[in-house]
Amino acid sequence: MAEKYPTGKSEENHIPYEAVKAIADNILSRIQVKPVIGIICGSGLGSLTEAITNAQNIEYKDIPGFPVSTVAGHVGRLVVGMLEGLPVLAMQERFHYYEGYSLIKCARPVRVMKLMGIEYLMVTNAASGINPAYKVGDIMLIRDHINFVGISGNSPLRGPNDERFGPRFPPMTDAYDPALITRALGIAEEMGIQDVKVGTYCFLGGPNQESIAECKMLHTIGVDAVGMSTAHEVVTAQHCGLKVFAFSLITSKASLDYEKKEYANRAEVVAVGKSRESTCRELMCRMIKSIAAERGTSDPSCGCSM
Ligand SMILES: O=P(O)(O)O[C@H]1O[C@H](CO)[C@@H](O)[C@H]1O
Ligand code: HPA
Repeated sequence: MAEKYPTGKSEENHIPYEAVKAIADNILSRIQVKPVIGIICGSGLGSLTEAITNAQNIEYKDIPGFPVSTVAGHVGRLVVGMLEGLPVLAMQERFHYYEGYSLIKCARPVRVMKLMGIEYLMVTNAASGINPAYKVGDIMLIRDHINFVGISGNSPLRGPNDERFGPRFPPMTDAYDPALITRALGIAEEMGIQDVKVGTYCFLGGPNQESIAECKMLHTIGVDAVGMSTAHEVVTAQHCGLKVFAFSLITSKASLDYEKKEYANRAEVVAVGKSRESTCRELMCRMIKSIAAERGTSDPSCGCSM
């Protein structure tokens, strides 16, 4: 008899619609609001969750079927509540391929969000600037990605396709919603953010940092910033019809010169995240406020600008 799931039946490789629905229902049964916006907080960017009011925290380890964070210093919880007049669910923080999970499992929370009724996915990450014009501390709105891990066939959509999530061959044109990018540019200008960038993010598997030769290649192929996340989440979101907005905080500059002896380090990522957290938080809050206004659900009593 033909194998029904040629990728294997392990939950690393396949999770049926009904199992995703069970996770979504479990979370919904424990929270007081029905989130419209899902947020994935990047490394060092979890302080956004402090702006969420009436917050309920649910640890990943207490959600049956959810992965758990393994990166030292990562918090690993959902924060659900109100932000700028809209019910939100924020992930503080995310799952990375290098932690040992399959991409299917890393991106599972996105499908859970979809089946909870979420419509927008807002994503942040820490990344290294490949574009020589980028500076540490810059914000790059993501226009597109190069999914290095996915190009060769390692996709979160690999395996049997369930049309209830989306089509077998989903397009990736405008996976990062162009109208939300335009809006973010306006908001960044209002906020006086200097020189906001719009660029291409590249997802590499990590956890090692890129070699100098790899950075040179990434520059040649048009990458602006590189990191170890995001693309698999956005592919999954686009497949199931979520609107996506994403930005990178540039926490280091890629080394392109052997003589400079630059060594990327995690402490730098965390320190830059800390120094830019209020700006990143305000940008995200203002984006959510603009979506609330569009939907006619603004609450003037809310506000998270610091
Ligand atoms: O993409 P996020 O989760 O922000 O994390 C980034 O920071 C870590 C490296 O310091 C890597 O995990 C990289 O992907
Ligand atoms: O230098 C980096 N490389 C890859 N991912 C990253 N995320 C933060 N900094 C980096």
